[in-house]
Amino acid sequence: MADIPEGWEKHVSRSSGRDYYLNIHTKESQWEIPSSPAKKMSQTVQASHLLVKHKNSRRPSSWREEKITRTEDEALQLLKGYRDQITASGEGLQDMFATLATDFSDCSSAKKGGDLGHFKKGQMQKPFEDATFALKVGELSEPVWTDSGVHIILRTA
Ligand SMILES: O=C(O)CN(Cc1ccccc1)C(=O)c1nc(-c2ccccc2)[nH]c1C(=O)O
Repeated sequence: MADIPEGWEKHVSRSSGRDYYLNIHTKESQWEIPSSPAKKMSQTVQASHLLVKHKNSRRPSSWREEKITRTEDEALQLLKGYRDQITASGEGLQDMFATLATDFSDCSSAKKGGDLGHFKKGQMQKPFEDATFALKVGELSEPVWTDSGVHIILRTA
């Protein structure tokens, strides 16, 4: 079999029978025969987040509350409470995250259970980007501070 560059595995699609190539580091797959060694870091990630804003947030307003007056510490305590509920839900972590984000996130993504879709480096506020890219898929962040407020992040892809 013609050798393929380091870090790739050749697989056969169960649905189409076509060969595809899996990056063993990032678990990303592609149809094209790879021409260079597999990257160890994902180029794009998908994540959901739960944002709790506070009175010093860059925009202290949200769909939930016209004027947000809670302090930074009150926001952090609220967020830690949500994080504890999520981590206590074991198997149902993803569902519990989406439920709490839908009800309590001060971000407009609350309407999508906190899902932000896929994004690359350079698209999100740096602390948010750094925290997300440091997570493994399925992992939940500790509280992360940005100009928007304080977040917990669940990496989903
Ligand atoms: O920070 C600001 O000046 C205003 N923003 C930015 C924003 C506002 C609306 C939609 C998306 C982003 C927010 O406060 C904000 N940031 C986010 C955010 C921050 C980091 C990652 C994802 C979303 N969501 C929101 C929101 O209202 O819905």
